[in-house]
Order: sequence, then structure tokens, then C-alpha cells
Amino acid sequence: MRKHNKRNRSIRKYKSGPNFTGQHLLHNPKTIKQLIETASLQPTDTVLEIGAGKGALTFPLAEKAGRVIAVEIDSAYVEALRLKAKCQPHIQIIQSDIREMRLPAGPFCVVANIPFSITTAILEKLLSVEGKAFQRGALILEKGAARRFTQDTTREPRLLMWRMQFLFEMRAIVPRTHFAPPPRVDAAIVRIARRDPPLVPAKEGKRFAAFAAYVLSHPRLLAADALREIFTPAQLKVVLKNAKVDRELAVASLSLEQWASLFHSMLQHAAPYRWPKG
Ligand SMILES: C[S@@+](CC[C@H](N)C(=O)[O-])C[C@H]1O[C@@H](n2cnc3c(N)ncnc32)[C@H](O)[C@@H]1O
Repeated sequence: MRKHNKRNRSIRKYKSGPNFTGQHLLHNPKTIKQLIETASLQPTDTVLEIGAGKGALTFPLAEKAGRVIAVEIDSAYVEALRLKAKCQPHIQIIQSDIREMRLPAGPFCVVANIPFSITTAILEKLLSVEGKAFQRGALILEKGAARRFTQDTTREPRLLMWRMQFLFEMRAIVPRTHFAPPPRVDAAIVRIARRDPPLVPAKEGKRFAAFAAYVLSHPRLLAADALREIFTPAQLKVVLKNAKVDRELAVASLSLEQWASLFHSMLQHAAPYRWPKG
């Protein structure tokens, strides 16, 4: 009873606000194997596991990677994990809120069945830094979020910016019955890998986001109309042709490659005073 109270106390500290998530532990061996294989780990890799729970992924990960950094917010899980990992020095268990934790400075991968309710905060943390530490990852996301992150086109400037740096690929649907307790909806395995080279260099990320936000402020606008304030009519003709963009195409339907081409054309040809500001 005392232990139960202690556990509740340590979670309650983080439970306030809308960001606390339920604990949906993976119990399907095939899904665990597939998730880990999706990350293509090497014995020299450092893996960050976000939300280690009872260690369903932590220990299989330790068989593949050189070092596992397992982060978990719940003190009861942390205590149990530390006991279990006692004789495995390459597993480091950290009790922390991932949103507040400093990420490894050197190259690392991520494999995780993440707390769904903080999906955006986690991706923001992993993908928005200019450094190149985060290499690739295999994440279980809510199916809806997985679709949003991997579909061919998007209306979200920030997501578009991430996709200029990273490849997102949906690998498999994970039925809700593969978790205990099951979440409300099915999930999916998503592979994320740093593009080399990126479609837009990381140092231009903010400028690209401002460009995308401006162009997408009216997603149904035709490309030629949306870009009219940025390019002169003569430039626009060439720029659209180079990006293989039909004048009648709505900006919400631009492909990632077309976005990248239009942005590079802006940097090259448009007068800087016409560039959208963030
Ligand atoms: C979906 S469960 C996954 C558990 C385990 N990896 C598995 O697959 O069985 C998510 C885990 O993240 C933990 N968690 C929730 N919010 C967190 C946060 N902000 N930082 C770190 N861990 C968190 C939960 O306590 C839970 O153990």
C-alpha cells in the first residue's frame, strides 16, 4: 500500500496538465521485433528509448546496440528497470520527463513506443535542433498521427520543414490489441531517417518554415497566385516550370520536391525584401 502511494506521488508530479499519457505496454513479440528491425541498428549505435515502461523494448534493444539510454518518467518502472539492468552496464536508465531532458550530444538513434499524447513535443525535440545528433528512429505512433506524418502532401509548415530534413515512412499498422491496456485506436510503426543530403539545409529551416507558412496560409490558392508577391511574373514562369508545378495546382497539393525547388528558387532569384518573414 505504501509503495502504491509512493508511486502515485511520483507520477502525480507530472500528471497535471493535458500532456500526461496512459501507459500502453507492448506485449506482442512480432511487433517488438519489427519495431527494432525497422531502426536497422548496428553494434556501435547509441539508442535512446523514450518511455521504457517495464522494458519490453529496452532489453532486446541492448542485444542489438552498443548503448541503450532508456528514459522513463514513472519511478516504479524506473526502480524495476534498474534492478533488471544491474549487470548490463551498457543500459542506462534515466528517470526524467523526456521533454525536459538534454539529448545525447553525439550521434544517436531512437526506438520507442512513445506516449501518444506528447507525440508533437517529442518530435519537436528530436527534429527541430540544427545539430546532426539524431540519426534515425523507429517509433510507434497513433495511426492518425502516423498518416499525418507520412502522407505525400501536408498543410502544416512545421511538418513540412521536418520533412525537408528527414524521411518519414509508415512501415506497419499495429493493432490496439498488441498493447496492454489497449489504447483507443490502432497505432503504426514509422521509420524516420535523416536525409543525406537534406532537401533544404538545416540552417535554412526557419526561413523555409516562414516561406511554407506564408504560402500555406491559403492552402487552396493556386500556386501561381500564392507565389505572386514573392516572384516577379517573369521569374514565376521559370520557377514554376523548373519545379514542374502546374499553375492550376493548389499549394496544399505541392510535393516535397516541389516545395524544395520553389524555396531554392526564392533564395536564388527573388529579391530578399520579398521573402516571407517568420
Ligand atoms: C506507451 S508506454 C511504452 C512502454 C514500453 N516501452 C513498452 O513498449 O511496453 C509509454 C511509456 O512512457 C512513459 N512516459 C509517459 N510520459 C513520459 C515522459 N514525459 N517522459 C518519459 N516517459 C514518459 C510512461 O510511463 C510509459 O511507461
